[in-house]
Amino acid sequence: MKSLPLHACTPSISSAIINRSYSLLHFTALVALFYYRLSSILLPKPKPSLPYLLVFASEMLLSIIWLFDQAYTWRPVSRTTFPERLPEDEELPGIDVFICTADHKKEPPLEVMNTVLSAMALDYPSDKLSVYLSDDGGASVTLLGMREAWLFARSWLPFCRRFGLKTRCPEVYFSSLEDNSDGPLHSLEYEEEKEKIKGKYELFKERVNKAGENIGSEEATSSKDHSPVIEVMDDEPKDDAGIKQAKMPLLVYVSREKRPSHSHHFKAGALNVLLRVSGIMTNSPYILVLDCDMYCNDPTSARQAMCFHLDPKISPSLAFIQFPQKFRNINKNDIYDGQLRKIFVIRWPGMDGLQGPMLSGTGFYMKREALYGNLSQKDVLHLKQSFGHSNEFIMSVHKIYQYGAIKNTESSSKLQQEAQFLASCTYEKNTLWGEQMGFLYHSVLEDYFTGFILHCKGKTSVFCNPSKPAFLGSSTTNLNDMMVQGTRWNFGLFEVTLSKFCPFIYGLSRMPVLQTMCYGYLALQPLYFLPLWCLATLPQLCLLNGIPIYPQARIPTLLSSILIIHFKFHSCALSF
Ligand SMILES: O=c1ccn([C@@H]2O[C@H](COP(=O)(O)OP(=O)(O)O[C@H]3O[C@H](CO)[C@@H](O)[C@H](O)[C@H]3O)[C@@H](O)[C@H]2O)c(=O)[nH]1
Ligand SMILES: [Mn+2]
Repeated sequence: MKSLPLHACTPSISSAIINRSYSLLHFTALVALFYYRLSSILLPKPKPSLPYLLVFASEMLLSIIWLFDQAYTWRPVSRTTFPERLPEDEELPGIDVFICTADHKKEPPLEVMNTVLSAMALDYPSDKLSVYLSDDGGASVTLLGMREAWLFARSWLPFCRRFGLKTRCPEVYFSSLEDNSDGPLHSLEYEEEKEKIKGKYELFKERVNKAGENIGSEEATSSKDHSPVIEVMDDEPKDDAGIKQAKMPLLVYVSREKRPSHSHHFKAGALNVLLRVSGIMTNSPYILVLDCDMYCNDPTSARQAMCFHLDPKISPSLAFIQFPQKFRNINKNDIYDGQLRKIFVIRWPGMDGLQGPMLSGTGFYMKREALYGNLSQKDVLHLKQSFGHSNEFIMSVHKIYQYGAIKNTESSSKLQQEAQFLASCTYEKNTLWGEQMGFLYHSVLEDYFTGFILHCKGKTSVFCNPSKPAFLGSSTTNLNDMMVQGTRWNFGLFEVTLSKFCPFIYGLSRMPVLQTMCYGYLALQPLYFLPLWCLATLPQLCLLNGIPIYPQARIPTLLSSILIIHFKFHSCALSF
């Protein structure tokens, strides 16, 4: 019997028609503009002035960037999933959730623990789900917070499951209780339980906050210089009568070794440590990566992602499912577009119709195997050269096809030792970690670069954008943070553009043209400032000094009307 499809992909035909018509109109206007510029430059007299040439160069650069931008709008699609058609829970593959935190002062432990709890409460079989927190700051408050979170989860998870809660991030659930229609209304049992859990949450909050207050300032220095700490939260959960409580996902705290003499490669380095440590513990074939400020808002996201990963037609080449980044702290006017609307509303659905969206750092379900490269012809010696000298880890690499979590926690002291070895700062020496294996170190934008290389290898990705946001995070909301983030992002993009991995050269021979254009657009993004500076200053200066740089009567009537119609349309679109 032919089974029903797990997902559907619908091309957005009307959007494509509107986008292409607009591109054509804009293109015609550009042709008119360049006709005017070139014809006046080629005239023997008068000689074009320097401002004229600079404005022309700016327009050229902007037009080239615009041209690449059109690839995003060419073939947009939208996706629907049918999680109810997934196989039984016993047949579902395991998922390891990786959450990264780096600084307990900027990323409050209570918020981080809420993300951890929301991930533990995902609607997925608990023996197939494991949550790993990477703490790059090595802060004891975060470790204490994890222990508290584990204790609270023992009550929180059964409560979520029993009443089928839709909001499983405790802070959000309790703070929106007044207007919350979550849970079975008017059920006395539910109301009673809710009050009990609320009390436990208050206690949990108090303990985490208190742990934060007791931490001295000596931690600031130790965050850059400390030994690895790995702790599996696995005390035997028993209730008062000594009966085993509900099953819980595995919860692991990982703080990798950091030394000032060794570069730590930021988030990519932290994720690679998690890949290795989880490899010898649970080795799930799929991983979900989350920033510590991005909680799971919809518990069904794991099942939605599996609708793609478990489709035998697309799964062989499929590397990851990217969910959009959505934010809960956007202010009303959002003048800096902290929501990144253009990316998640226009660009990623557009790329989804090509080879798939770019990797966006958080909120993606990645196939572990995709990060290990092609292993088919590798013997143990080659595997050690690539992955380092941990036999346990090499064994896990062989086993990645095995579905389900291994929960390899029996000989805990040996496992602990091995995990510490894998999390040490010298482990990656003379290996291919960060170069070919795992998340790549070449750029500070590890997500963009890792996704780019995966696409260059012929892998695909899917953009899953359900109406209920799967994850919600915090965006930058002030100019200062925005500038710091923007500078880092542009620096990361330029690192790739100026290297041998430049999308125009490296990508063009390995990816379809439209996909290359999408990467090309971002590759040129750091150059945006040049034409913007020119166009923001030169025309005004020219106006004051009476130097003509814009069309006069000489331009043919047809072309001038195209230009006028286009720019009117364009300004309407902008104000819209
Ligand atoms: O040395 C580090 C630095 C950062 N992080 C974590 O990485 C995440 C993202 O870092 P953040 O400083 O919040 O950067 P953003 O610019 O907000 O992050 C965006 O851009 C990053 C690429 O630079 C992506 O990795 C992120 O997913 C994406 O949300 C956070 O959870 C950090 O805790 C680490 O674990 N170790
Ligand atoms: Mn962030």
